[in-house]
Amino acid sequence: MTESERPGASERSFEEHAFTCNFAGRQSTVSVGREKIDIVECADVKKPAKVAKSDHIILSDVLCAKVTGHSEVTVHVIQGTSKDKKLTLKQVKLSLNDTAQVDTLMKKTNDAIKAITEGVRPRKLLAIVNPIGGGQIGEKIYTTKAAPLFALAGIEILMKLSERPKHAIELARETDLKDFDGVVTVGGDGTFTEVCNGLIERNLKDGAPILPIGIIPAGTGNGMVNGFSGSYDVTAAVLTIIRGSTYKINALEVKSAGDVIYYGTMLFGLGFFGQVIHKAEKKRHLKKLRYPVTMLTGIKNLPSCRVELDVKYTNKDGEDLQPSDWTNVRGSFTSVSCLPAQHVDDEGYVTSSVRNPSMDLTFMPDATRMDMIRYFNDMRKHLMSGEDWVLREPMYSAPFRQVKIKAVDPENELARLLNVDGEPILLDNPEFEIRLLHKLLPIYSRSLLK
Ligand SMILES: Nc1ncnc2c1ncn2[C@@H]1O[C@H](COP(=O)(O)OP(=O)(O)OP(=O)(O)O)[C@@H](O)[C@H]1O
Repeated sequence: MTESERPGASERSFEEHAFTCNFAGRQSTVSVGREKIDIVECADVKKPAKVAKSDHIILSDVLCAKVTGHSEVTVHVIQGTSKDKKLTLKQVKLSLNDTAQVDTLMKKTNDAIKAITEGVRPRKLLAIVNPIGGGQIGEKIYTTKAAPLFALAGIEILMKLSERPKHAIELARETDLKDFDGVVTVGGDGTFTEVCNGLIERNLKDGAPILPIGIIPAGTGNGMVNGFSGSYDVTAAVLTIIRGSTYKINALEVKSAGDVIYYGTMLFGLGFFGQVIHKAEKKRHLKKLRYPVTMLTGIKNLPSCRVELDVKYTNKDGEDLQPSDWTNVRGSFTSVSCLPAQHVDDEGYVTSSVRNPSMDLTFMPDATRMDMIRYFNDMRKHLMSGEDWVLREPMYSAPFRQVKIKAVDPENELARLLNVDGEPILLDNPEFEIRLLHKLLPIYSRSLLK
């Protein structure tokens, strides 16, 4: 049996270097194992009874180790237990005796990180940056916050700027993604959806697997990112991507006259929500205020549209009802939508509805202003405190797989004005359908406990 075949041999080769170091003002020894870095306080000869303190750093949480001084190594550690909403980066400084030890410790640590994260963390990503989303700081967020973190993690990035509306679709569809592990968006929900559309189209065209998608928030609403990285924070989003775990989400396919119009992931709405997004698009100069302002004016002048729907409902797990029939619904609605909402699953995970197996179709039969105020207030309370959100009459919702919608009055633009993930879409055709594509898109994501 050779040395490397012997049980425990490779663990020993990792650990054979234990160095004396100064850690947090204490004389300690540091050694790099296969899964963790151990830091053990040296025994105090003057106080032999004192129990030596020991610490460890889990290597799968380490971004990298860098030499930061003549005799100092800084270990960059991702922090955040499953309970923390936000991942952060912490620096652990270890002072050693000489340069040679510093180099060895750095190399051992980085080799061990590479070995343990192989096949888990992305090594090469395409970053698609929207320079005009939100406060028009997408490029700055990428350059000053995201790129340095990716560089620290040793991830190679090809950055492409979105130069015009819908350009991100082309970039995601056309860029040669051989050897890439994922695609990240730096922008808002619109950019994310464009990239999803590009990757789905690529998949339909040549069967290429849909690469994992990451979201770095640089838009106005940034509705999606919270559901995946647990906050709206840029660093937390980048660290979530670097960690590499993914979760597959559903997509909504919007089709009209046999053609796919768009794929969405978090929101479909017509009536009120279509009108709001259409008006918000013309108020970009208001930046983050454009949504609240258009919502308020929308509530003041509530729309109404008459539509006929054929719905295929499911149970709450997204399974077809037996028998799986179409249910006809006809009426006058302020809105018909499929909205994101916080959700606590059976294991106590707080997730957004994008993680639900099913999507709920919400009907708002002609609502009053008071109905709408109550609706948004209940939504706010639910999002802030996790309180159960029960729709009040006249609104109601139910999980569905597919819905066919037809404007009763095709002249009324409102019944053809859609909001798909924050994108305003005006259909020519008064008939369209929405289909749920179950667990289609892998997203860089972390589990979030309540
Ligand atoms: N260079 C560009 N010039 C003009 N428009 C662009 C450019 N690049 C992308 N766009 C468009 O910008 C729009 C808004 O993008 P995005 O959704 O990322 O930001 P946002 O609307 O501010 O954020 P959110 O959707 O989260 O509210 C998209 O419709 C996209 O097509």
